[in-house]
Amino acid sequence: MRLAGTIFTNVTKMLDFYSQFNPSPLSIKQFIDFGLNACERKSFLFLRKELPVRLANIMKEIALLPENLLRMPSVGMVNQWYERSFEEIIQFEKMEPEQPVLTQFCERLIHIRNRHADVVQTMAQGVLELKESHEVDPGTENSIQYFLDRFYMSRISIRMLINQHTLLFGEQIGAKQASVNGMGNGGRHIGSIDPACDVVAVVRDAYENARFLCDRYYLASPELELLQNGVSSDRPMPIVYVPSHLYHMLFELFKNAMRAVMETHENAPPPIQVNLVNGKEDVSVKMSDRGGGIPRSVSDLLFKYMYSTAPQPSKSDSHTVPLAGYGYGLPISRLYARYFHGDLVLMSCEGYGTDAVIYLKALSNEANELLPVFNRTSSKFYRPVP
Ligand SMILES: O=C(O)CCCOc1c(F)cc(-c2c(C(=O)NCc3ccc(C(=O)O)cc3)noc2-c2cc(Cl)c(O)cc2O)cc1F
Repeated sequence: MRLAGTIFTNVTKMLDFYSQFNPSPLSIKQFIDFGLNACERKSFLFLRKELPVRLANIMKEIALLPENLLRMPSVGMVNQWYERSFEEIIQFEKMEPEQPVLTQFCERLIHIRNRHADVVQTMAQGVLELKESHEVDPGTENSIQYFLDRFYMSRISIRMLINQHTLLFGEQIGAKQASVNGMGNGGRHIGSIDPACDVVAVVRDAYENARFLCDRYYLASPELELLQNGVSSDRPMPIVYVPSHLYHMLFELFKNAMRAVMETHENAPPPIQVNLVNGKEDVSVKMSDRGGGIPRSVSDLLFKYMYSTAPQPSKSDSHTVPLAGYGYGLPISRLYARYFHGDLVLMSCEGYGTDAVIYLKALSNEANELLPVFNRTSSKFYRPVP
């Protein structure tokens, strides 16, 4: 089959070509500055190179995965999605940056984003297939942890680029008008970034939604005590950030804190305290609960993909699904924090309670994307040089 052979070698050649470039990290400030007078042609010219570079870099790592994992059906499916998306984007390599190519590119990005919607669950299924079919030695577990952190960080970054382009230039109602005069959802969002994202509002939103699940499962829920610099306050705290990323982290932490508190208090659950501090370098969001805490040996496990991969509770009896249900909530929340050079740390005092701190960069020019780079160092991690 000459044709199939030809296509195969072409894609492999293109993968080798694009994977030799390092991904180019952008800062939140660069996203904002570009978005304020956004040019679809420039965005197209940047993305038709940068997206294949980021895809190729992580696809090279997928190829280096331990054989046992790579052979799992779900991992094969994810790999196929990446190959197909890579091929679809490199078709724009030589096209003129005019209409209708620009619109076709935007539509193709939306199609790709939809294709990859279930990558996290599908990879978790692949890890589960591996756990259930093979003995996993500590070395393999470390490789999988290393890979999945880089794989999900890469995915966060690719979806960020796609979201910025489709929100600024997509055909959504009012998107064009919004991007032209900076109107649209409160007149200030630049794509998925809110230059005046109110941390207080996102904390309350995440709390109310986690509380709804808590009330439904435990028929009660802890109150929220909101502090700023240690003093009770409702004053808005605007930062430049991606609200959906901040929400994802806070919702996960509230679910875990509520579960710990409700599991250890039949009645009169102690409140969950959130203390916001806007420093010169860091914005800190500390969530403190008195849910009994966990030993250090366990808190390390909570960030392990292999540990937190368990058969999903069946969706049917959704009311019996525990508040925190062995998703990848915590490790991926930490990736969101680290994506713009922040962090998410757990400090638990077994027998008392747990503090979880989200650190964000206070200055948008320091909030640079943290991107995995495929190179000799990373590939050695997978298969030590014989
Ligand atoms: O759904 C997910 O993705 C994550 C699912 C994750 O599910 C968990 C969960 F929500 C909460 C806890 C937990 C416990 C607990 O459970 N303490 C009782 C026990 C004491 C000892 C041991 C032991 O020795 O093994 C185990 C539990 N104490 O503090 C926390 C706690 C954990 C985090 Cl990450 C947080 O942000 C706030 C917290 O209060 C543990 C979870 F595991």
